[in-house]
Amino acid sequence: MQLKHQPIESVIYDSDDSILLKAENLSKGFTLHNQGSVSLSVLKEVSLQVKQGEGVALSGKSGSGKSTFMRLLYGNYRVDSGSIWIKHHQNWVDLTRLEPHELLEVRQTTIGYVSQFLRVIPRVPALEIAVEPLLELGENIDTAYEKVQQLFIHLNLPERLWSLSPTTFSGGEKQRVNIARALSVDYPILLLDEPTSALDESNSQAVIQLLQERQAKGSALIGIFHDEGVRNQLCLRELTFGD
Ligand SMILES: Nc1ncnc2c1ncn2[C@@H]1O[C@H](COP(=O)(O)OP(=O)(O)OP(=O)(O)O)[C@@H](O)[C@H]1O
Repeated sequence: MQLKHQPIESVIYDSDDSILLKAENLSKGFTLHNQGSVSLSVLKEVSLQVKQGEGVALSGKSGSGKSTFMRLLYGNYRVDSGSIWIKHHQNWVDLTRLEPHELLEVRQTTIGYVSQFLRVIPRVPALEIAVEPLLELGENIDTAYEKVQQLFIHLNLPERLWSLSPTTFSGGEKQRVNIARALSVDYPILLLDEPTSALDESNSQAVIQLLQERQAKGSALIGIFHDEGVRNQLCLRELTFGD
């Protein structure tokens, strides 16, 4: 696959070559401006280091900050303090200091995000939604479509749905389109927000199998999994939030 990447920033960092992500002392709070400027401290100095092929489950009570932490790792929220070092190709970059176009570049090739819900675009067929990240990377059209079709087949998404817009799909069908989209690119780091929440047992297993294959190839998984069975099949480590 052809990548358009140019190095963003190089630092001499860690001697362990297998580390892909290093979050250091992340703190995050919110100020509720429309509610008397109440301050809410959610994360205090949270650190995490993740290596190739590892799975780390984010756990803790509802409201303890799991989603907030994941959003920080994807650059959706700004940190109050701390650093998020990501191995982007052969360079270490601090996600908290990237320009918006640099962040987009890191998201295109290095860090993928499987959200719980598919952002449906009216009138755009499932196949086109799922193939978009690969085409943006400059992948050959036939190869890109072939890859996504194979993912759809693996995920048991009926072929009659492929050319339809997911607007009317069931929750589980939308989730499988979303997973195919996110797994079409071989991201070294995958963030997973309840990737099987809308799926039945056999479809969940199909997703778990794909994710395990990615792990075997070296991808690191960081995710929120309320289903203990799913969590245990993917993660040997846990980062617990709250008290
Ligand atoms: N954008 C925001 N503005 C204000 N408060 C927020 C915002 N995002 C999260 N919070 C607050 O931060 C706290 C942590 O929320 P978060 O969604 O990270 O928890 P969680 O552990 O993922 O919960 P759940 O398991 O219920 O999804 C909550 O008290 C929530 O209200």
